[in-house]
Amino acid sequence: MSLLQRVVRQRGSLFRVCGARSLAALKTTYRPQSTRAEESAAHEAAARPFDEIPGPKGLPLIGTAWDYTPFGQFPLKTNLRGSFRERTKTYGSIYREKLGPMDMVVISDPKEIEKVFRNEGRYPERLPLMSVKIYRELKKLPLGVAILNGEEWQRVRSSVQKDMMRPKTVGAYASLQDDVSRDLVDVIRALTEKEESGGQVHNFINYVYRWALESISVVVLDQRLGCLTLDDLEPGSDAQLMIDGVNNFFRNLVKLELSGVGLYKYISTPTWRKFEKAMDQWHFVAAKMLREKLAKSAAEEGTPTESDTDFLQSLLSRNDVTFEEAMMMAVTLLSAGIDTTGNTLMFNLFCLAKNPEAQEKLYQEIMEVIPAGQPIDDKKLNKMHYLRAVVKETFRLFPTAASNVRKLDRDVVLSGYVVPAKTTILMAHDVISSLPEYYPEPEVFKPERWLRDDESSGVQPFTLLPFGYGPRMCIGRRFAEQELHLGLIRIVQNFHVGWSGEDMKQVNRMIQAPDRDNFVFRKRA
Ligand code: HEM
Repeated sequence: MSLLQRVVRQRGSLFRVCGARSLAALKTTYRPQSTRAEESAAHEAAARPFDEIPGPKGLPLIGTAWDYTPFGQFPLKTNLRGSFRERTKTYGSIYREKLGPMDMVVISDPKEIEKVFRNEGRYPERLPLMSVKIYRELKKLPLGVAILNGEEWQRVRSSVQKDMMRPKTVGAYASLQDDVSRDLVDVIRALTEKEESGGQVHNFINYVYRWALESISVVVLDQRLGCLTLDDLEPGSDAQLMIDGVNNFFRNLVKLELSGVGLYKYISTPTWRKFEKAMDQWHFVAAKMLREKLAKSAAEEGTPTESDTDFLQSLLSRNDVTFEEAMMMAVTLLSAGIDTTGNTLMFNLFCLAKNPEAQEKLYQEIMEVIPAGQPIDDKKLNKMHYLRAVVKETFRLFPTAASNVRKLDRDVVLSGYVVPAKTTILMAHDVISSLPEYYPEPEVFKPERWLRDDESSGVQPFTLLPFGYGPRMCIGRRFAEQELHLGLIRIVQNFHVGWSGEDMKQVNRMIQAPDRDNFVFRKRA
């Protein structure tokens, strides 16, 4: 079936429009299934029951949800990371917490984190984002790769696995994505050259989100959106609607997902209504962009195309996913690539601004591998070890996702306690990042610790997993890293990045976001 026929056949869709268990029970149901040879039977047998895992008691029905309100100890918006660190200090590297109906175990020992990942099986399960699931069920849309679990998840994920994760395929987009980063540099140059600017770019983060959307569009849509312009975008333009929609989605998502009881599941709360509006907005705009791209491809059908990297065409031609599922995948990728990569670029620039020696070292590496005016390809990127170390060290101090989550389909013994199958296990790598036993002088920004041949190197495995791990790790990882590398190279090659005023802090929007942007860009001679 041709692409055009598939589009025509799908005219009816959105895309056309555009408890705690008792000890006795645990003892009888616990069947160790670990396959790791070194785990002795004696160790398993001596494991203590789930109910004995230490942790805060909480209130009936809502558990510890109160602690995360603006009046509690760890306001969700500003101090979720603080809760992992404080609770670990109080209870140790494993603790248990009940957040409304969710019974959760939080671990921060790298060996135990490794054990969780080694036991995740063929179909790793993450807690589905219930609000997204409910929205898509209500609108009769496919659930999408991030929400699905089991065999369904694997079928949908495999439709883009190779195109997203194979280094060679991703590397083929390096020069197109480099053009986007050069455009960002042109914007910064033009705006900072204005006399009154003082080297600052007003609302810089919005340009960074445009850069991120434009960078992922060259992959998914195989075209530039042209949204990296000097002027503000029209509020009703597709790109701005998409960016605002995804921003608002994250702002409300965190409130819904971590609200404890989850009133929104039963009545239409004000937060739910804002969330629904944001979801409508970005689903609609992304679908419109895709529809326009398909109409263009259909018009050109039969005409030889210049590009051999038509991602969407390859996705839609697969027989293992329906047209609607393929479209939902494309919508997901377009939206998942904005705040994640955008916020991460902001954190990297902030760390460099506050650490001028590291910035200078990075500049030297850039000039060695990519002299000014030279194009960048994936081979050159692979030579940039210090750059990679900068990105890793930034993830350690300013994680974009502060933890990973899994539910195992088998019981497992963690730190000497039985954790029954299907328990939510939260792996808090952010806690590990702050501990001197894993990172000497943990508060210091030291990219060198990630360089293999440096004397301060020697980071243990499973201490930092910013993109998750295993078959369910972030599917956008390679593109995100490539975009970050290109963005940092072009910015640092052209500017001294500085900072004025109070330091940046992170705010929690399900992923972490910067609370301010006070960069000062000075042109390099
Ligand atoms: C610096 C940027 C990014 C960070 C830190 C990040 C982080 C993560 C993390 C921690 C996960 C969960 C992994 C796991 O459970 O093991 C994830 C999943 C995911 N990410 Fe990213 N991500 C980033 C960028 C992107 C981009 C650019 C895209 C798309 C183009 C993307 C698409 C996805 C999708 C679709 C999933 C769900 C995958 C699945 O469930 O199979 N991410 N990401």
